[in-house]
Amino acid sequence: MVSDVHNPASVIGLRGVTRRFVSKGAVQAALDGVDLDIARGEVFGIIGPSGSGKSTLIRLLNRLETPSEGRVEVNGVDLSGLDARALSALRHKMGMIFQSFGLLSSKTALQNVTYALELAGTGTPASRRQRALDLLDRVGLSAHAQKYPAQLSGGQKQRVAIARALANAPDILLCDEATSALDPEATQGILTLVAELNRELGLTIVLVTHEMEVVRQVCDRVAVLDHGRLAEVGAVEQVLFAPVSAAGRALSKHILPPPPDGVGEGAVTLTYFGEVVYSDALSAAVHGLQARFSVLSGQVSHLKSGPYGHMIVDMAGPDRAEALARLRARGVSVTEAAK
Ligand SMILES: Nc1ncnc2c1ncn2[C@@H]1O[C@H](COP(=O)(O)OP(=O)(O)OP(=O)(O)O)[C@@H](O)[C@H]1O
Repeated sequence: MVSDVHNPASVIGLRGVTRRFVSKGAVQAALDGVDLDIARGEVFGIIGPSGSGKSTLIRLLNRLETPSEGRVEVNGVDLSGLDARALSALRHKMGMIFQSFGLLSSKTALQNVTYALELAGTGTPASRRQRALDLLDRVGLSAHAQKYPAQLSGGQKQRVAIARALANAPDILLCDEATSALDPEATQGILTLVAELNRELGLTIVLVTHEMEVVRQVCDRVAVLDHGRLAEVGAVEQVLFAPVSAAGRALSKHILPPPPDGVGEGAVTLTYFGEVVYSDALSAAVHGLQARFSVLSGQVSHLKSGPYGHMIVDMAGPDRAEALARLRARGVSVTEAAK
């Protein structure tokens, strides 16, 4: 079974966590022996297909769920030992946002945020109002403070939920499918905001998603869940470009280019990570060889850690295999069309 190495900078640790549920008389492990460390200040993705245990995992982090076996630690403290007061303090320091926003429909955006401060017993009515206005301003919603949730778009509602989650200055933000109900433009806005909050406030962000595209854009590391087990965990580029599990391969397929089948016999897809200058790499690969190339298409995208690109290239000539070997030696992944 995969296990994340213990990291002394860990702010969240799962130690042999199993969570079983009884459903229709049968016992099922939603999570099965998961070991994981999440470091302070990172954006950590949890990805996996439907039913793989993602929501159960994130809900264990603020004790909305409890493990059947093993333990969950936050800042080295085992959550199972917390009394009601300590648990409440922990939850104030851990903001959470959801797919369904969870706003109170009878309260305005401003009141939704001040309410979180009231519940925590923080400040005076005036100071709470000012903090809530500042937070709504930070998430780009100053003009909408007096609106009710029903008067806001999905992306705006999620921004209110983020302002509310930040009200008590948490160290950790938990995001459970926070963009799944949003259109692509609103998704983009929320992901940009999440990345800014991580950078500006040093927030540790744990983000559950079923979309590798979300992981690609904002995460530093990602854990892949498969039937409740940790299939693999690593830097996003590692899981994306060199997945070691079947579940990891299935997920990365969605954002990697398809093999160049049908494009032509000599066509290959080249994928690279980092600042490889393609024209240089290709020219160097064929230099002095009887091989020539023509670029059929190309695209550059970005991970949090840097750019990556892929292109479809027609490579021909007697030394074609040698030219492709040179590209591989430079760290370029080469996929040939199926014969
Ligand atoms: N309260 C519960 N009672 C019974 N079974 C549960 C409960 N919560 C989760 N499960 C089961 O545990 C498994 C994992 O569920 P979980 O919601 O954690 O998965 P998920 O990866 O978040 O799925 P999705 O992407 O569909 O939300 C599923 O088979 C689910 O039916």
